[in-house]
Amino acid sequence: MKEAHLLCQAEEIAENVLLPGDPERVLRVASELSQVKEIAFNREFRTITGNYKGMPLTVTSTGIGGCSMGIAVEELANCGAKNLIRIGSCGALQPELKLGELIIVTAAVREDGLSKTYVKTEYPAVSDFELSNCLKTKAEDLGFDFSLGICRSHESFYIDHNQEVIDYWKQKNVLASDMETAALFTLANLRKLRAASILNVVVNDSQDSSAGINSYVEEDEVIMAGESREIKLALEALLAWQQ
Ligand SMILES: O=P(O)(O)O[C@H]1O[C@H](CO)[C@@H](O)[C@H]1O
Ligand SMILES: O=c1cc[nH]c(=O)[nH]1
Repeated sequence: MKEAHLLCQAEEIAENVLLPGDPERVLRVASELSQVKEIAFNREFRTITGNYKGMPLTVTSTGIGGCSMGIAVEELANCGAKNLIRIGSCGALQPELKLGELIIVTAAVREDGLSKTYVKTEYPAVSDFELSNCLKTKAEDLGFDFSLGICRSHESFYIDHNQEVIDYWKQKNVLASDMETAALFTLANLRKLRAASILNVVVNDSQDSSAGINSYVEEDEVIMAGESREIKLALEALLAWQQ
């Protein structure tokens, strides 16, 4: 039987999966793969399976927010996925983080809605140590600049007291904001999956979020270069992981 939202089944899904938010990003990963097959494209969930240098790989877009990420993780796990790497975008909270720079996320503040429906908020949203360490080593090998640290995953994109919330987490040395990493890490630990997250900075700390996201949609060169690096990093790290 096909999964209810992803419309995929076990034999179509590889153990290694990349998780961008945007369905368009799936196509940009596809251009790095051979033997690509589109498994399904239903709602925000576009899934392809292909091959990277001999390694079977699935890519599924998770849409926006923890709720949607939760559906993707549960259905991919039902189909046998084991190692999940989010290749996402984020807004920087710290001034030293420039557009197109990468963050390898070690842990996430659980301000998402999804994870609290599964487990008490005291439960940590942490990445898989070994998979994240593999990303770190590979980023060093590739000569990519990156930061390692905490992100904050929020629920609503638009809230009335956004600046106040941002200032609070900035002072706590949180590096950036996204909307899915906390849900991914929490659920992966509950389901005994390995998960990691790479975030490309698309909004800097002094910029209006909507303006930064518009530049991404318009394929600003610096931001797209960051996206290419996060895709390459995830692919090469999974390959090293397999060997
Ligand atoms: O570009 P993606 O991976 O979707 O990530 C970020 O972009 C969206 C908000 O614009 C949220 O999903 C956020 O987490
Ligand atoms: O604040 C922000 C900026 C970019 N992307 C997010 O998810 N949040």
